[in-house]
Formats: sequence, C-alpha cells, structure tokens
Amino acid sequence: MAVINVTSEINPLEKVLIHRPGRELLNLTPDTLEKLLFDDIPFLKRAQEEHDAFAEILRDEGIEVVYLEDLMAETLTQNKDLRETFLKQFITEGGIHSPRFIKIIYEFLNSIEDNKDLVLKTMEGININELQIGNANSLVDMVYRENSKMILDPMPNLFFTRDPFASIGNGIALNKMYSQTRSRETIYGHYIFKYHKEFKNKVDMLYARDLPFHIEGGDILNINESTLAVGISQRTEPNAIELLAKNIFFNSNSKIERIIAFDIPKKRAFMHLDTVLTQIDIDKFTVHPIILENLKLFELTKSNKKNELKVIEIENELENVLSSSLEIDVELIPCGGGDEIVAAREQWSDGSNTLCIKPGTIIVYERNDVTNDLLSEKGLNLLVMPSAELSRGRGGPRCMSMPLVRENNF
Ligand SMILES: NC(=[NH2+])NCCC[C@H](N)C(=O)O
Repeated sequence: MAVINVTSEINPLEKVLIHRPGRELLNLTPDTLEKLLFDDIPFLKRAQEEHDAFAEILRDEGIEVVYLEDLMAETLTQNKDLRETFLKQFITEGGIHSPRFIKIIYEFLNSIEDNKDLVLKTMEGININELQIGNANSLVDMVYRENSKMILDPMPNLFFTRDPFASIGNGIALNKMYSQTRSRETIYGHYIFKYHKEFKNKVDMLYARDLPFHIEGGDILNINESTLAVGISQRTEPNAIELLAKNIFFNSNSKIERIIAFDIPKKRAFMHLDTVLTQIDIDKFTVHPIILENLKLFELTKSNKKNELKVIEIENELENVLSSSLEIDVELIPCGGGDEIVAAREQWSDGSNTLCIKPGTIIVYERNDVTNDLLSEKGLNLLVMPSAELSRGRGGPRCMSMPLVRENNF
C-alpha cells in the first residue's frame, strides 16, 4: 500500500501522526494567549496524561501511532546535512533577522546533540535569558539583557497535527497557515515528506507552504476516492481551494474528480469545517446545527477547457448532497441534541470534532456528555478520552490526529 492512503474519514485507521504536547505549553502567558490561538494555559502534566490516554486508545485498537517529533528527528539523523539548513530556516522564519542573533541562536540550538531533543527545543521556543548574548554595546543587547522574553515563539498548537498538513488520497497538502504563529509548523512537514526515507519521492505534494493563499487541514475532509470536501472558513480562502483543485485535477495522480466547498461562518468558534461537521459512520455525520442555517455549497470540477475549473453553486440541502456523494441516505446528528445552549457549549469544546477510527467507532471528549449520550443512543461505539486540559486549545480528537493510512477495503 502507498505510504499515504486516505480516501475517507471512516475507513479503518491503520497509521496516524500525532504530537505529544510538550514544554511549548509552558511558554504560554496571558498576554500571548490570543496571538498563540489558545484560550487558557493548560496544566501540562495533565494535558500530557490526557494525550497519552488518547494514544493508548489508538494503540489498543491496533493502530500504528507515530509522533511528529520522532519523524523529524529521524529525518535529521538520516540526512546529516539538513541540520544546518533546517535550523537557519527555522530561525529566520521565526523572525530573527540580525546576523549576530542568527549566529547566537544557531550555535545555541546546534549545541544540542540529540536530534529529538533539538526538535523538541525548536517546538518549545527560546527565552532570551537562555542565551549568552555577551556585552556588546548595541541597543538590542542593552534592551534584551536580563529580561525574560521569548526571542523565538513557542508552537503550542503543534499537537493539532491535523492542520499543518493533510492527507488527500495518496498525496499530502502541505499547507500555508492562516496565522503567522502557526506558519513554522509546516517546516517539519516539508522536511519529513521530502527527506524522510519512508516518504522521500513517494508522496504527491498537492499544496505548498509558500503559496499565497491560506488553507488548513481542519478544513479538508475526504468524502471518498472521488470527492473531497473543503471548508471556506476563517482559516481557508476560496483562492486556496481553487489552487488545490487545479493541483489535484491537473498536476497529480489523484483520483479526486469533484471538490465540494462549504462556505461556513468565519469565526473562531467554527475556525475549521471539522469543528462543525465530521463523518462518524458510513451514513452518519455530527453537525453543529447552526451552520445549516445559511450554508452555501459550491462544486468544483474540471471544465471542458484545458486546465480550467468549472465552479457552480449547489442548490440543494447538505443532507442530500452528502447522500448523493456517498450513495446512501445520510443522517446528520446535531451536536448537543439540538438545544441551542448545549450545542454552543459542547461545540466550543469540540463535541462535533470526533475521530472516526472505523465505521461507527469514534474517539470523543468525555466532557461533551449530552452529545455523547445522543451518539450512543444512535448506536455509535464511543471510545471516551479525558479532556479537561487539552480542550483549552480549542481542538478535539480529529484535530489532534493526522491519518497517514486508512484501509481501502474492509
Ligand atoms: N482542525 C482543527 N479544528 N484544529 C483546531 C486548532 C486549534 C488551534 N488552537 C488553532 O486555533 O489553530
């Protein structure tokens, strides 16, 4: 089987990419929460325990779990010459432009011998007080001296591995992120998919991190071999969907023939399509009822003209569109059972962001008990994980996982 193989949201999951939240969470402060896209500071020890419980559930189901930090460390070990390029790219993209500081930070990071420790340190961020900046008489030195300040920001959103890259069929979209604060996350994907022995020359790259328009993996849902759904959201621009469509249709071996674009409200609570809609069984989806009110759907296919797209607005209800794509009568199960307050509360903590690991079996956050009871009543098999701390980052089990391989036939 291909190294990347994901043609649905529900086929049995075989291999998944995750990241264990690390010391990057310790560098969140009240003043930086908004910029770093968090709503509170999680208690790291508990967040790690919760995340370990998540990984355990996956392993108990026979799924191979790989960690972003391990893949990146292996990439550096396999390709010794990449260390310098990676570090320099990482430092300059982190906003450091003074040659003296580039050198100081480069030497600081490069002195970390073990590749995994090095990768974890890049994720954690660097406080100015960890560096030996000497006594040079420059303004920068005088201002920075003795202060505690992050000279390279942490990347606390890395445990949402769904967003920086997305599997589509046998390919990967390496995304251009919406926010500056998440843009360096895709550097790891660039090196892993290009240079790691397991992936090198084996993956169709369907989007690139240096394209001008932003798109994130939380908006990308594989409906089946031939249909892809993509959200137009706070995080994903229509221009990016057109570029992705052109790459898929005209520059790749992808079997996707049709992309359905979902125009959802542009706000933080619904930042990605997967915060309001996820497939959980061959004929069932969870949905946040509020999006059904003004949802606009568009279809992108190849036009008759060479290298051009045909775009039309779909004049039909979501339920019918999904039913005809999947060739089965689809049921939409409302988050919170339809009560407005419960729906808003449980959606905020990712009640509709479940990870389906085989048809009808889903991983859910424990705290969303109204939605969970409803899903159980509907016959779903729930694997429940603790969620007090992880949910403070506004992502659920789907956001915390990037499937690499799902079975084709089962
Ligand atoms: N696929 C998702 N829904 N991811 C959620 C990401 C949450 C993260 N704090 C952000 O704002 O970017």
